[in-house]
Amino acid sequence: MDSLTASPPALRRLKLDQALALLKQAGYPLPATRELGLETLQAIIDGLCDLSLRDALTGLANRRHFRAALERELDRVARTGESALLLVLDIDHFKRVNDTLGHEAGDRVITTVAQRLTDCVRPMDVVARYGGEEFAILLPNCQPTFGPLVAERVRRSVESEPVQLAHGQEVRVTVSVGGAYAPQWVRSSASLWMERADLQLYCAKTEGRNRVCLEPTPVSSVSSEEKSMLFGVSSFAELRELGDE
Ligand SMILES: Nc1nc2c(ncn2[C@@H]2O[C@H](COP(=O)(O)OP(=O)(O)OP(=O)(O)O)[C@@H](O)[C@H]2O)c(=O)[nH]1
Repeated sequence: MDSLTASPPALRRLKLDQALALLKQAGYPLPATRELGLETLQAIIDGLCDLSLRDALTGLANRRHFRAALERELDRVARTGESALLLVLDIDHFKRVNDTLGHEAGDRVITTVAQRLTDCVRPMDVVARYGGEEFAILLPNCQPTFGPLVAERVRRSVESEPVQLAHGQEVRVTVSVGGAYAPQWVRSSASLWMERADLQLYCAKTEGRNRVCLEPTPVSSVSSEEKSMLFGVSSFAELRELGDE
């Protein structure tokens, strides 16, 4: 008997009520009936799955969801050779917003930036809140000639208008953007791709903020780590040995 079936009925009912309350609060549609039929159970499972993939403040994809999308995209690019761009963004001097206007104003800035990012990309692109004031956007099928244009559009969408706060207050914010393309025809990892985009974000910050830094073209050179993923070996020596066989 597993732990769920072993629970007393009252406890099970309580957990179910908690799940229903959570979904209701998040605005998920649930069947009106309180009968625990298949339809109700499926709606609860679907709702909880969806909730587990979203960031609570903005409703964007959360880190877990985004990492899975990156892995899927890497796999697709390795097979098809299409190009895909990853952008990472960080709100500039965000600590000042919190310190001078308060945490609630900071939250308002985060949700407004999230909305602007969502509005300026295609529905097929994945926008995520990756950390506190850090966002990431996955742009599948994005040609290198368009990359700089898209990244600049994203940067401008945040800068374009002040964020409206409570009591008629407003604040202007900007973002720094770093970007890297997925390596084509190579099996890479989400961490390596993210690292390369982060490096570009670091450049954008150190070069003065409110700017875009992108790796110029998709990387065609293959790192030793990526080579080992491609061939399933851990060192060049091992790779050479394989070639000699
Ligand atoms: N209001 C609010 N603040 C958050 C949230 N998550 C993180 N923060 C704050 O975001 C701030 C991030 O500050 P820093 O990492 O110093 O960066 P910064 O001030 O944006 O400076 P640069 O990135 O160097 O331009 C910290 O003060 C965090 O407390 C959140 O969900 N809501």
